[in-house]
Amino acid sequence: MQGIEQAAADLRAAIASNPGEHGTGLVQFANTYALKSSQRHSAVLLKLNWTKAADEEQQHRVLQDMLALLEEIVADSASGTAGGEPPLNQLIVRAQEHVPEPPHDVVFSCENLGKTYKKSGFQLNGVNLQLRFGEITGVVGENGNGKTTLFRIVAGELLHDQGSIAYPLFGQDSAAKKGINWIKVKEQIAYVPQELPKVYGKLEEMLQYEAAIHGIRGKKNLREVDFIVQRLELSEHLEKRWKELSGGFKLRFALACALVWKPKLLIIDEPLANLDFKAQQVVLRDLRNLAESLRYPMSVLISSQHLHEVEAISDQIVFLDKGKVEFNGPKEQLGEERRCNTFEMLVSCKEEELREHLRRLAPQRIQHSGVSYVVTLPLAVDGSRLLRHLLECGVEVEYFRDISRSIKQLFH
Ligand SMILES: Nc1ncnc2c1ncn2[C@@H]1O[C@H](COP(=O)(O)OP(=O)(O)OP(=O)(O)O)[C@@H](O)[C@H]1O
Repeated sequence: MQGIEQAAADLRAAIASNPGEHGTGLVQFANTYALKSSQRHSAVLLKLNWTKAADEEQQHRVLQDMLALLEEIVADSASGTAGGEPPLNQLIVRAQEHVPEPPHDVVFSCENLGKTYKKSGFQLNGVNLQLRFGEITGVVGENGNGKTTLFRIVAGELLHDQGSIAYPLFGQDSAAKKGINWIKVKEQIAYVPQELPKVYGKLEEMLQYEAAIHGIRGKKNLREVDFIVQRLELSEHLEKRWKELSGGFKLRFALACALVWKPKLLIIDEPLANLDFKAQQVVLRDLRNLAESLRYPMSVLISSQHLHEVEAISDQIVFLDKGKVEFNGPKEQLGEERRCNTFEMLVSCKEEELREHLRRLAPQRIQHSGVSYVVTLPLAVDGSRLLRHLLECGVEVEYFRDISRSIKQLFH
């Protein structure tokens, strides 16, 4: 035996001896061999169901379902390999059919995009941007610098008054004679604004409705809703009304509504503000997985004041300052052409002492931000040299970070 059969035999034995331990194994098995995305979703659900099973009877049922799913995947794979093609390859080939190749992977693009609010005089200016499948674009900037304005234009909620925008994937271009067919565009875009709109009625019904109006009906509707509910840990809140949810759960619910129908572009404005640390990690990880999903790739446009977190998940960064794009490019390009190094640190000594200690390194700037210091030094002074120097001066360093190539440096 080899390939799927061997893997299935190993997993059967492992699940039978210790099902709780092997939920992850089932998920991996499904990810590798399942030809249907619903089977991969079911594996995740079963793993979660096991952890939630209240007694032996429920555990027994989950165990039976796990083994049944395993057999179903094996059977599907056997019938799908009649042509002799290995299942994983077949899966990849099928998935690739859903993934457009460049240049058809551009969901949104704009050139010299601008918008002026007559009332306040604020101008968003000269934005050039491309949003692609599988990519996360993080937009950062201080309050009032135009992030929401940009997001509302991309989402079709606000009209631009300068430059051009296009949605190449949906065949829509503002420069074309007919202009943009917003119905075609909006049915593919999910916009989760900063101020979440109130939801009426029971949350579960709302999720089913969201999926249904996007063409997901019948059993698939229930399965997709169940999957997203489990994924975002909403099951305990399904009977609740909107006003009974905390801020964090309101956001999770809005995200579930957006993700349940698998949009091509997810625009999400300040999602992390109301989430606790654990929920932030779940949301960020989910966004990364969803963007990269082979079967349903997605482009994500996200804004946040949580700079480390946005930086960690984004492929592309846009930094807006007073409505102008001050940086726009892959995050690896951040700080590439810098002429100095910038460090953030928390030290034991007073500001005057620190200035004295650093004098020999010819600092260009030493700034106290209230909590920590931001120190700018010549390019020749890297992190290890600075740390060595501080140590030699007897300075205790409580926190240290080289932000020369981080978004954070853009804010100083
Ligand atoms: N409808 C409007 N009419 C007039 N001015 C507006 C309007 N909407 C926003 N502005 C102004 O445009 C500027 C940019 O606002 P925007 O909401 O795009 O910024 P932001 O970067 O998203 O801010 P925040 O981080 O606080 O959400 C602000 O000065 C705001 O007061």
